[in-house]
This record gives sequence, structure tokens and C-alpha cells, in this order.
Amino acid sequence: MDRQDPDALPPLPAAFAALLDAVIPPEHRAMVEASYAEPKDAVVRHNPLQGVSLAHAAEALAALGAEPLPGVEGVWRVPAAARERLTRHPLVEQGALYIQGAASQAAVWALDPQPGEDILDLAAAPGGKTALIAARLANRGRIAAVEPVRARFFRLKANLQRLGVTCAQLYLKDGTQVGRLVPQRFDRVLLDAPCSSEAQFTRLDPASWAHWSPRKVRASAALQARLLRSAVQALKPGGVLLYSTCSLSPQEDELVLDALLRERDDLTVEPLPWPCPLPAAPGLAAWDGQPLHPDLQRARRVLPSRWTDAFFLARLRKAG
Ligand SMILES: C[S@@+](CC[C@H](N)C(=O)[O-])C[C@H]1O[C@@H](n2cnc3c(N)ncnc32)[C@H](O)[C@@H]1O
Repeated sequence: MDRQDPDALPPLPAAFAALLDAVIPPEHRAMVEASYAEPKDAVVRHNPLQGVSLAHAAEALAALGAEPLPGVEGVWRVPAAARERLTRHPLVEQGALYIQGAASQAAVWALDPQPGEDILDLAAAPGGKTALIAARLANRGRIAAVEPVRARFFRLKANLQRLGVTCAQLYLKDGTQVGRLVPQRFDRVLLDAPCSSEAQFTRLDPASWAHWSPRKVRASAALQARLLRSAVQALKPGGVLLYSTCSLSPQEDELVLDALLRERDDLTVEPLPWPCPLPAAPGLAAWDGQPLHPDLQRARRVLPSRWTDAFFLARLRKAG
């Protein structure tokens, strides 16, 4: 799709535009505004679990005009104009290449799973991050992947099979119950929480925000708080918890963590391993005139741009 005249496109919902005013640093505002009015470049990664070499994948992608992302092996940015050809590419169909946003991959880079570890993926479908964790583990170790929505659970199962993941056990379960069932069990926990999905907004398709409302943000925040407590309970002492959302609302990001950090003194927010430069800002220092826990400035807000979607990431360590 070609670039369109932004003035001719429908405006973002007013409440969301006000949120952007409040959370996007002024120096990034023009980039963020533009990102809602243009088709985005795709990001794709090599999936080493399918037996296709990195060199072969690189050759196929060069033909689509792809550029490798600096700092991370086997990840490319593909121009928006080639997105359809990429989506239909045989290497994508066979699971040797996987289209996955850079910010979404950054959640796994920051989790930093190590071969042999026990990992919990507490909100797993459709499985993009589970599959990247498995790739990082080279299928050595164990992933417990939890998803309560039946249709999404079966999609998760099919995706992991297609991507050659053999180290994951899948659980059709409510993640809020997991911590109580298996306390202090996992070396690392990923909570890529269900959220109001603000990252999907585009003015090229107003249906992208049809289901969004401030009320949905509040409902998401309540579920996230319960899932986060379950995630902390399931984590071993000394373990790492990566919390992420694809929402820009502080209610779903810093505020959920702020409440948790104020009620427990065994959690610290760590700087994020950040191998590839993505457009990002630190976590907020204050909201609604109230200061937030100072550790939260170590979180990262990935900003919407020509090639990234909005994403919030925070890495927590439980005292050993
Ligand atoms: C943001 S998506 C996860 C995306 C996934 N991590 C990936 O990278 O492909 C959030 C998921 O949480 C699931 N979910 C909703 N309620 C949940 C709950 N109570 N416990 C666990 N997962 C839940 C949703 O169905 C959805 O599949």
C-alpha cells in the first residue's frame, strides 16, 4: 500500500490521541504520528529449529530488499512494499522464517533464556515468543506454555509444531492460577500480558481500534495485576520475570508494576539487555501528578515507528 495523505485519513480516537500527548516524549512525537498513517516495514527472523541455514535465509531475504538488523543475528527488516511477497514466501510457510515484530522479539532478548532452564510462558498464544524462547534454548530445557482460550490454545499448538518446537509443554489453563499450583518452580517467567492492544492501531484501518475504550484499559489492568502476582509466585528465588504489553497506557504498564513493587521488597527492576537499537523511551517517572517507583525508569517503552510497534518491557529479578 502506498503512503497516503494523512489529512485524508480518519483521526485516532480522541482519548488515545490525548494518551499519546501524555506519554510520547516531544522529540519522538512526529515519528509516532507518522507511524499511524503509513504502512509498516515487516521484521522477520530466521528460525534455526527448521534446519534451513542462516545463509540460505539471508539470500532469500536479500531478494526482497531486506536489511539485517544490527546487533542481532538472523533478524531482518523488510520494506512494506515487499510484505505480501514475504508473507507468501515458501520459507515463511515452512516455518524457517517467522514474521515477528522487533519489539516482540525484544521481550525474549530481555528474558535471556539459557539452555537447560525451566521457563514459564504464562500467556502464550499464538506462540511467537514461545517459539523464540525454544530457538534460544535450541530445544534444550523446558517451556511450560499456558493459554486459557481454547481456539488460541490450538493455534499455539499448531504454530509450535510448524516451527519445530519440541521442548514446550502446553497447558489449557487460566494463568492466574499457575503460581498457586507450582510456586517457586521456574528459572524465568515471561508474562506477555493480554492487553488493550493499542499497538495495532492504524489510521489506514479504523477497525483496528473498534474494540478499544478506556474501560477496556481498566479491565486489562485488573487482569494483568492478577497474572503478575501469579507469575511472581511461580518464579524461583533469584529468577527473572519479564513483563510486557503491547499497550501504551500507563495503567497497563508502569502502574501495574508500581503497585507490585510497593507491596513486595524482594523484587527489583533490572536494566534490559538491549542488543539492537529500537526507538524507545525509559519507563515513566510519574503519572497523574504522582511519582512512580524510581526503578520503573529502567523499563523501556518501545515507540511506534515506521518499523516498530508500541511495546512496554520490564525485567524484574526476585531476590535469591
Ligand atoms: C499478548 S497475547 C500473547 C502473545 C504471545 N506471547 C506471543 O508472543 O505470541 C496474550 C494472550 O493471553 C491470553 N490470556 C487471556 N487471559 C489469560 C489468562 N487469564 N491467563 C493466561 N493467558 C491469558 C490471551 O488469550 C492471549 O492469547
